[in-house]
Amino acid sequence: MLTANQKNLVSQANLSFLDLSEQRFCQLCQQPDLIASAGDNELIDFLHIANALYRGGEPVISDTDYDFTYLAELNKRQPQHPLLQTVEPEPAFAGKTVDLPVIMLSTDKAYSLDDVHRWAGRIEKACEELDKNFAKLIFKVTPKLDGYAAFDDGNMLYTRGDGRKGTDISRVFERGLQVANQGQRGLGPGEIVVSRSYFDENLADFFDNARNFQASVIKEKQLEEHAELAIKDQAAVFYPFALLPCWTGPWQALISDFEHIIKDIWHKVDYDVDGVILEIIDDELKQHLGATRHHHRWQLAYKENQQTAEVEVLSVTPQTSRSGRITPVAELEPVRLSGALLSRATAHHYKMVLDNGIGPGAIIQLARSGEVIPKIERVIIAAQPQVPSHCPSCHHEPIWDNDFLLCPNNFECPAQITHSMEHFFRVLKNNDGFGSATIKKLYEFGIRRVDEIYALTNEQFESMGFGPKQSENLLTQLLRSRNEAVEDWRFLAAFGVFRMGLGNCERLLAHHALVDIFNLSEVDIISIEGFAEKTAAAIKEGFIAIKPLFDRLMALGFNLQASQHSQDQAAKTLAGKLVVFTGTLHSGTRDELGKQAKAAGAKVGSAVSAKTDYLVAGDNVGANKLTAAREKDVTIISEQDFLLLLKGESA
Ligand SMILES: NC(=O)c1ccc[n+]([C@@H]2O[C@H](COP(=O)([O-])OP(=O)(O)OC[C@H]3O[C@@H](n4cnc5c(N)ncnc54)[C@H](O)[C@@H]3O)[C@@H](O)[C@H]2O)c1
Ligand SMILES: [Zn+2]
Repeated sequence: MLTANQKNLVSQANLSFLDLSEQRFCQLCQQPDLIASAGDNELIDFLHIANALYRGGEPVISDTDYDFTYLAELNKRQPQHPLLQTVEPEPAFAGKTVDLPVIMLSTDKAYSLDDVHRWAGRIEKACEELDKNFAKLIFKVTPKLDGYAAFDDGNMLYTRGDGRKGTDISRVFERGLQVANQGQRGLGPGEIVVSRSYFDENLADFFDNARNFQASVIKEKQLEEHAELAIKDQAAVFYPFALLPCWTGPWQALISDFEHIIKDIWHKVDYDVDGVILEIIDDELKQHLGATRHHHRWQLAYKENQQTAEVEVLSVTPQTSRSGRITPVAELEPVRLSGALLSRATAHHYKMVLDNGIGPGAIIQLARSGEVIPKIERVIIAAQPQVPSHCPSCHHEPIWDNDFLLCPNNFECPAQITHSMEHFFRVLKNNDGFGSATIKKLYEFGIRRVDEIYALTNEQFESMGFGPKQSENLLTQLLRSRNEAVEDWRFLAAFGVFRMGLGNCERLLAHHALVDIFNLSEVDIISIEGFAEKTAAAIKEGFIAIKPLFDRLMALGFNLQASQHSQDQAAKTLAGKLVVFTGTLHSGTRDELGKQAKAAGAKVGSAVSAKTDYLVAGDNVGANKLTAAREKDVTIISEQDFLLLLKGESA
């Protein structure tokens, strides 16, 4: 059973044990294997509750179990679920909710050298796109602090919140928390951490774990006396990432001595560390690479591989995806790895199957990674490769597309058709009931397109063998999916155009209205940040292909919420300028003025650097700060001047 404090956290997070009783929650904690048989609602409730407890400083399951068993199960069932696609929300600690000065995201994770190579490959490609020399690019490696993420703008300290809005927890500095290494305020993102050795010696008797302690430092309630002492002893600090010990150097140097560098950085600090962070140092390239709603593409968390095992392959099953790609899935002699029973693993593609001899009798090395279905790391004993001679779904002869095997029968292949229909409802997210079983049944009765589903009547559903109650529910859900508001970019993503996932759709529709996308030229697409030249042609082609379905669905009247259009960047009054605010401001809070600056096209920095264009100085700004800014050739303007600039009048 949960403690009173834990129950409190659950109710504070506006969660309740509805679909999941407290008893069942505890049972699922203790027996991770049971999660595979839990219902979808149970699973999602379980994750929300585990997450709220973890973020509130009361984790009830290990991170490994959370990632590799519970979250992995969700990934298997609903890969588009927000818990996987966005930053996991934090519970609201008491305090004002404020916009974060910069977006704070989670990190993309790598568990093998292969993953790291793939990430570097994407960076190399981005270098090519910008005509930069990849060999000269500088990489940075820092320890990944396992504390409590926060952002210090020099004035306030904010929690990461949902990545865009956080809570003002400046109180922790008022309580005497120091910046690590006698550092200054205003160094941006970092983590509240506690010295591992200090924790073990002085705090372990009073707090269950370090996370529990960190949360107690942030909470509004009176500090516990041991926590107070830890802060005084500077064992608990705010550690800005900018001050972390780091390794820097080019890719070649990093990869040729990878293990050694990682190990060294991993153990450099006396704080809990759960990996290392790899990133690049090049603002232009970082900007070009951008971010998903979950992580920055220029950053990667490398974590140690979990347990590995050697297992025998029983057979290789082909699976055709929505896009026609045929994926090899190896059926394995069941094996237990990091607490879960595994019986399947994917190979990257059929070229790998062919080259490495993956087939019945092969012995492979399996490592459990963040994926639900683990990947084959290495083939130890090769066998006769098992490669299909036809698409498992439509029996059409497959074709090779580089390393991949493709079913080219896009318009008739049942797997592609059913997965596309499922994809539509899953991405739309404002409905239930159209999972794979329902869609399969609809397919059997001749349904091939989503608009045909919308045209079905109660009688038709029933004639297909759905019960009266289910038929009614499906109709209700169809209605709901049209009536409930849905962002236009999400609606577009539901069509599953190649390269048009949620992130790209959101980006595109920030610049163009939904109805205009079919008239966009490749040049129009490329001119938007984040779209590469090579993908533009495929995107345009994809749009042409969905146009008939798009028109049919639009005619049904979905409740679409149009994206806010950023006005033409160049026309904005502060386009491309980097602005920093300092001192006491009068026409609004720093936050509000920052927002106005951003709306006018500016970027808002937290500290003056050589790249800063304007330092907006309010009242009571120290002379040193102004001198430092002048030395960096930064234009210092008053708040009044800033307001004029906003309006487009020169200051
Ligand atoms: N045990 C549980 O019940 C439970 C529940 C939910 C989540 N979790 C754990 O939380 C993790 C996911 O949390 P997350 O979204 O914070 O992602 P994450 O663990 O990948 O961490 C991302 C964060 O790393 C931080 N970071 C630390 N050192 C850094 C450095 N040197 N440079 C840059 N950033 C650095 C940043 O603050 C960033 O926000 C999972 O690994 C999961 O195991 C556990
Ligand atoms: Zn097929």
